[in-house]
Amino acid sequence: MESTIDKKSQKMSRLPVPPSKKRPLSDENQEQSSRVKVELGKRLKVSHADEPPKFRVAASIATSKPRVTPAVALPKPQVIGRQSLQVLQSKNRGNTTASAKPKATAPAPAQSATSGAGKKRAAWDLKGQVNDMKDKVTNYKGKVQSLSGENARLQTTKQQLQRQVELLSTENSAISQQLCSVESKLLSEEKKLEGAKKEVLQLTELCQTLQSELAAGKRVVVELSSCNESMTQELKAKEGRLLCLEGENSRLKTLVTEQSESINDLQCRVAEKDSQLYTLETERRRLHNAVQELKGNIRVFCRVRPTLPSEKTSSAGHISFPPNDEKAIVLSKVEEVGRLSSFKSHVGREKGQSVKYDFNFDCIFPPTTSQAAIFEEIALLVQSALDGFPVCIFAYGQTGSGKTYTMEGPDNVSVDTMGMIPRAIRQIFSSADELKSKGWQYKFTASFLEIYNETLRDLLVSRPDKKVEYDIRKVNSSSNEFYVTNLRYVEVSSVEEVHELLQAAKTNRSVAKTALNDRSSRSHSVFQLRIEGENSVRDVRTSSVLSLIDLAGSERLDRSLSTGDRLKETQSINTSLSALGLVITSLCNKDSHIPYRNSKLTYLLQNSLGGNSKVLMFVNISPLEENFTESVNSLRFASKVNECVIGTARANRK
Ligand SMILES: Nc1ncnc2c1ncn2[C@@H]1O[C@H](COP(=O)(O)OP(=O)(O)OP(=O)(O)O)[C@@H](O)[C@H]1O
Repeated sequence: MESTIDKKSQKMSRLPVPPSKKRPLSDENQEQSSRVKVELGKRLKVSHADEPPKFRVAASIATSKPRVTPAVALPKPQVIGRQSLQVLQSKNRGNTTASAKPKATAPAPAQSATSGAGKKRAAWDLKGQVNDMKDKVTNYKGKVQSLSGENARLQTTKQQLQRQVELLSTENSAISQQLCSVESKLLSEEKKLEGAKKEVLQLTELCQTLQSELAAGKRVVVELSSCNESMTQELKAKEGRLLCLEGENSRLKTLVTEQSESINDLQCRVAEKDSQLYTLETERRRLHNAVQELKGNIRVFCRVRPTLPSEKTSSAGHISFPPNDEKAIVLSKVEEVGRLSSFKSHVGREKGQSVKYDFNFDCIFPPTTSQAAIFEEIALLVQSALDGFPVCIFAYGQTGSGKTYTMEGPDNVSVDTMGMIPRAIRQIFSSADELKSKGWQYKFTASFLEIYNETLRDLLVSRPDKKVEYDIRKVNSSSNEFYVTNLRYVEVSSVEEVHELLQAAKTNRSVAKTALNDRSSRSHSVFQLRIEGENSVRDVRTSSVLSLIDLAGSERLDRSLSTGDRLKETQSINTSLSALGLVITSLCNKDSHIPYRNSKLTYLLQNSLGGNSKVLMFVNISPLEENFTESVNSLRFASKVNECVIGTARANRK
C-alpha cells in the first residue's frame, strides 16, 4: 500500500520530496508535513510575490487543465501550486490511512513487547501493558490533534489556493479573450499581409515593366543623344552658313536699297511712259477710227465659195476677178437680152449677146481665200468693238453660198477653218488680256438667238418653252439700248466658254431641208457679245455690242421650189431681208424716219446699224453658173449697201 502511494506520489507530485525514500509513516509524518508546508509556503510566496505576470498566466493555464497537460510541460512554479496540493491531500490521506491503520501496518506485537522505555513487558504484566497502551493512545491523540491542526491549516491553504485558482482563471479568461483578439488581429494582419504580398507582386511586375521601359527609354536617349550630336554639328554648320548669309544679306540689303531707288526712278519713268502710252493709245483709237471712217462705216466684202467636190460638173467660169483690181468682180453670161433687161445697173453688154456684170466692193475674196486671210481684213473692225464702237458683221447671200461657213466654219471645224465668229471672240479676249496691263477690265455677256418666221427663239436653250415670249424692248425709256425679254444672257470670261455656247446654238439651230441645200438655214441667227470696259486708272468706261449675224438664204421664191411651210419661211426671210435693205437705204439717204420696226431683225439691230455703228456685210456668192441670177441679185443688194455712208462712228465712252 505504501509503495502504491509512493508510486502515485512519484508520478503526480513534483515536490522536492524524493519519492524513492521510504520512510516509516509513524514519527516522520509530522516532520514531513511541516517540511511540505514550509516548502509550499515558500513556493506560494515565490509564486505570489516574485513570480512575473507571465508565470502566473502559465500557472493559471496549468491549473485549468491539470489532467490534460503533461506535468513536465508546465513551468515549475505553477505545477507546484496545484500538484503540491494534491500531494498534500494524498499525503494527508496516506497519513490518515497510515494513522488509521497503524496496527495493520506496524509490527504491533513487537512494539507491544517493548515498553515505552524500550523494555519488553512480560506477558503477565498486563497492567503495564495497559499503561503502555494508554500512553500510546495519549501519544496518538496528541498526534491526531496536531494533524487536525495541520489539516485545518492545509484547508485554509487550499481555500487560498482555490481563490488563487479562481483569480488565475479570471486572468486566464481575460488572457484568452486577449488571445482571441490577438488571434483575430493576427488574422486581419495576415490578410493585410496577403494583400501586401499581392501588392508587392503587382509592384514587382510594375517594377519589371518600368525597368523594361526604362531600358527602352535609355536606348531612345542614346539614339537621341547621337541624333542631338549630329544635329548640333549640323546647327554649327548652319550657324556658320547663317553668318555667311548674314553677310550676304547685308550686302543684298544695300543692293536692294540701291535697286529700290532705281525702281522708284523707273516707276516714275514708267508712269511717264504710261501717260505717253495712254496718249498714244487714244491717238491710235482716233486714227483707227479715222481709217475706219475713210473705209466707210458700212463696208461690203464679197466672198465666192469654192466649188464643192459634189459640184465638180459645174464650172465657175462665169465669175472672174480682174487682175489689176482687187476690189472688182465680174459676172458674165451669154444671155438673151430680154432675160436680163430688168437689171439696170452694173450691166455691160458685149455685142448684144455676152453680158457682163461688174461689181466693186471693199474687198473681193476669190474661192481660194482662207478664213484667216478674210479675218485679217475684219480684225481692225472687231478691235473697234473693244474700243467701244457698236460693230455689226453679217453674212448675206443665197442658200448654200457659204454664209454659215464664213461666219462659223464648217461642221468639222478646225483651227484653220474657224469662221469669223470664233476668230473675233479669240481676238477680243486676247486684246482684252493685253489691255489689262493698261488698266482695262472687261466684262463680256453673250446671247445667241434666231429669228425664224419673224419669231424670236433663244438658241442657248435646248428645249424652249413655247409659252415664253421673246420681245425686243428698250432697256429704259431714255436709253437707245435694246434687250430681248426672257433671253439668256450668259457672262463669259474665256474663249472656251463662248465656244461651248456656239456649239450649243449650232445644235439648237433650226435647220430645214429645201430643194437647194440639204442643210439650208431658214432663219437669221444673231450672236451678240456685249462688251463693257472700265479703266479704273483713267476713270473711263466703254460699252458696245459686237453683233455677228448669219442671215437666212436670200433666194427667190421661184427657185427654191418652196411650198406650204417652206413657202411661208421663204416669204418671211425675203420680207426681213427687204426690210434690212430698206433700213440701209434710208440710212444712206439720211431719211428722217428709218423703218427699223418693219422686221424683227432690223428692230433688234437698230443700234448696230445706225449712225454710231460700224457695219460689215459679207456677200457670199455661189460659184455655180446655175445660181448666176441669184448671185447677181445678191451682188446688186450688196452694191446698194456699199454705196451707203452712214454718219460718223463715235465710241460709246463715258
Ligand atoms: N470657203 C469655203 N470653202 C470650202 N467649203 C465651203 C466654203 N464656203 C462654203 N462651203 C461649203 O459649202 C456648203 C454650203 O455652205 P453654207 O452652209 O455655209 O452655206 P449657207 O449660205 O450658210 O447656206 P444656208 O443659207 O442654207 O445656211 C457647205 O458644205 C460648206 O462647207
